[in-house]
Amino acid sequence: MTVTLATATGGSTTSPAPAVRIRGLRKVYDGKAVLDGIDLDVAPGQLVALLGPSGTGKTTLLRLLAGFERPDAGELGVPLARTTVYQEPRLVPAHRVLRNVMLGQRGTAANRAAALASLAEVGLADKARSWPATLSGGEAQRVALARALVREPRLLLLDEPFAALDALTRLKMHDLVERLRRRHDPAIVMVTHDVDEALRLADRVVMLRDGHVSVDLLVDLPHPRAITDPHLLAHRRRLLAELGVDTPEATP
Ligand SMILES: Nc1ncnc2c1ncn2[C@@H]1O[C@H](COP(=O)(O)OP(=O)(O)OP(=O)(O)O)[C@@H](O)[C@H]1O
Repeated sequence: MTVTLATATGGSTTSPAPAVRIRGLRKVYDGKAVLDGIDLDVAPGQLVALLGPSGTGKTTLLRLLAGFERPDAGELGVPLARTTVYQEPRLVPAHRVLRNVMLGQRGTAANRAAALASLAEVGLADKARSWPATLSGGEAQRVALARALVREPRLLLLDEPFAALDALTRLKMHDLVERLRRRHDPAIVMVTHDVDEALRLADRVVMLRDGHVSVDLLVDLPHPRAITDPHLLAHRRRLLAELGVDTPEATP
C-alpha cells in the first residue's frame, strides 16, 4: 500500500473540501498496528473529540495529523496551517509571555500587535510582560491557546488540553474555546478522556478501539449545552457504555 501525504485545499466542485481527509490510515509500532484502517473526514470548522480507552492510538493519530509521525500506509490530507496545544502549556521559562506567544515568529510590529490581540482574546492582555513561572496553570494554558491561535491555523490539534486543570478552570476554558471558535473557526481535533467535555464542546465524537473507529457520533445540539439535556444524556450513556461504564437509566 502506498502512503500519500497530501495537502487538503479547495478543489471540490460541490461541497467544500474537508479540512482533514484520512483514508486507510495505518501506523505500526514494534510490529503491532496501533491504527489499522482509519477513515475520517473533518469538515472545515468542525470540532471532533477523540475518545477511547488508554493506549488505543488517540495521541498517535494526533501526532500523524501534526506531521510529527509518518503513516505506514494510507492517505492523510491535512492543511499546512496546523498547530498543537498539549496538556502542559510548554512555555519557554526564559521568555516573557508576549515572546512566548510570538515564538518562532519575527519580531515585527505587526506580529507583536497580533500577539497582543491574541493575548487580549484569552483575557491576558495584562500579562504580556509576565514570566511564565508567575502564571497559574489556567493562565499558562490560555497563553498556549493564544500562541496557537495567533498563527490562524486551519487545523487546531488539542491533546488533552484541559486535563491538568481544576474542574472550575476547565469549565471556564470550555467557555473560552466556544468563544474562540466563533471568531477563528479552525477545524479542531481534540483528544480527551472526559466524556462530558467531549459532549459539551464537540460537533462530533469519534471513539477509537483496537485501531479502528468504533463510534462516530454527530452531536447536533446548540451551544451552550445543558448537561441535563435528554439528548446529551442519551449520548453520554452510549459513550460510557462503549467505554465499559454502565450508568443508570434515570439521572437525578
Ligand atoms: N514512539 C512509539 N514507539 C513505540 N510504541 C509507541 C510509540 N508511541 C505510541 N506507542 C504505542 O502505541 C499505542 C498507542 O499509544 P497512544 O499514546 O497513541 O495511545 P492513547 O490512546 O493516546 O493513550 P492514552 O489515552 O493513554 O494517552 C500504545 O500501546 C503505545 O505504547
